[in-house]
Amino acid sequence: MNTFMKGQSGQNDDRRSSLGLSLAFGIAVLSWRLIVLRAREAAQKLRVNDTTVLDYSDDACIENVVKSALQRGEYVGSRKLDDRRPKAMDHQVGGHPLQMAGRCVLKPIKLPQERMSRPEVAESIPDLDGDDLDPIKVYRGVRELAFYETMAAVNETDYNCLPSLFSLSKIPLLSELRLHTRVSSKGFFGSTKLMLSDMASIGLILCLPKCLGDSTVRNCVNAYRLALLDIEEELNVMKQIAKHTASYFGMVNIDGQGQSYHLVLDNLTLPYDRPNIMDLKVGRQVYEPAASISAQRHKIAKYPEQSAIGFRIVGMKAYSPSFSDGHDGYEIWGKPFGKGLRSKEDALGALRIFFLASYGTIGPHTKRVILSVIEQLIEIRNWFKCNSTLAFYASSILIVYEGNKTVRDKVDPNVKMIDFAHVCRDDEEHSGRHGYLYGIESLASMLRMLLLDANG
Ligand SMILES: Nc1ncnc2c1ncn2[C@@H]1O[C@H](COP(=O)(O)OP(=O)(O)OP(=O)(O)O)[C@@H](O)[C@H]1O
Ligand SMILES: O=P(O)(O)O[C@@H]1[C@H](O)[C@H](O)[C@@H](OP(=O)(O)O)[C@H](OP(=O)(O)O)[C@H]1O
Repeated sequence: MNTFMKGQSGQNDDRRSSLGLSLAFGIAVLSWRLIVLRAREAAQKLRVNDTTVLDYSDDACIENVVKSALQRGEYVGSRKLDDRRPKAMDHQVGGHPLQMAGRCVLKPIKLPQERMSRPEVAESIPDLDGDDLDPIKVYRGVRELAFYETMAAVNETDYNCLPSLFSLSKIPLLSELRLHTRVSSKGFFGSTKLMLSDMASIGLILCLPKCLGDSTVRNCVNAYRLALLDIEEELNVMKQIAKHTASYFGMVNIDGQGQSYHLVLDNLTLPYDRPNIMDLKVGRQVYEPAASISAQRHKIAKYPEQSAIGFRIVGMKAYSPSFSDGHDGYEIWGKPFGKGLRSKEDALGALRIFFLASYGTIGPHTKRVILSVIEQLIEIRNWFKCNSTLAFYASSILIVYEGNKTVRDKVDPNVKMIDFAHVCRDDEEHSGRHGYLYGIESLASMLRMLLLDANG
């Protein structure tokens, strides 16, 4: 009896445990299916936007940029400004009027305020009409801001570990996603459509199905990883550019009313007693690929020679006590002068005027100045060669050197990139990158010709 009962209860136990097992198996299969479904859903959301540096349809991204620039301006920018009211910039050769305060220049920034939810930002909505409805114009300010903020952020973030962490085979996805969250948490690039707060949990969900070889998840994750690698490369390029631009100290609101936002930049003319300055718009094309056909025609018609010469002199000024009719001993060459240069020979002639204005001949000092400018252009060119994604349209090179020949210990010439309102991600087809390189090389080779002329 006992044996019989034992046998029966044993069978019951077996049945129960096999039922339990089947149930557990069923639950496991169902959970697995759910996990895979959820993982596929999450994996398909992994997108990298590669259209513009700042995706201007992304309000959250714009808000982040503005907030961060204002914070930086509060902590860093305002310390660089002194108590005096900003005044008109002394040495400006192109563009819209800038102001000067302390050691800095203040460049006005118009924000696309109608998209802003922050009240103090929303107050200064510009009147949108005509040209101002063109998104390229409406967002030019915030895109320049995004450029400087990205540059500042990558230089603050310790992301040198990226190459190993991003290694495609070995590293767990989770740390990769976390790292990316850290690098782009301010959203400057507008590069990921993923909600960053979801990153960590999504990383966990993706891990197992990916490791067990679900092809949908694996393909999406791999595509995302490759896109992140491109971004990593771009961030490296952004990190390096800092030494070729004026230092950036954030954005300030100089009248405190939410009406007057300005970028705070190092004033490049300040170290010189009498700065000689030239602003050149570099590249074969000055409009972004996304510009309307009529805008493209308008820009080309303004200076058709841009494509062949590779740059346009926007303006220049040089000091010589002999310019007695000039402003404080300065002679100034404005936009019409630059637009009147119709050939490479004309452009070379203008460069000769600029580099000879204060010293009269190409003597040892002028040679040193020209050589230093060429060297700095080559550095910019070398940096640019590492850049495979960003194109600079309508961006300028500013050249400054000492125009007072009586100054004893002359500060070295300075060559910096300025004006980043039209930086775009680029492809081979549009290839604004090649146009920019062409412009830099064209300028450097004309300067070499000046030196050869002087020697010959
Ligand atoms: N960091 C700087 N230090 C000294 N001068 C500067 C600096 N940045 C700009 N400038 C001066 O301001 C001028 C205009 O600068 P920038 O091109 O950035 O302004 P913009 O209004 O966007 O010009 P544009 O209308 O040509 O696009 C330059 O030609 C230069 O003379
Ligand atoms: O920086 P952005 O946004 O490109 O702004 C343009 C820039 O200031 C150009 O230098 C100017 O052309 P000029 O130098 O020839 O005056 C152009 O005028 P435009 O609108 O008349 O083309 C501006 O729109």
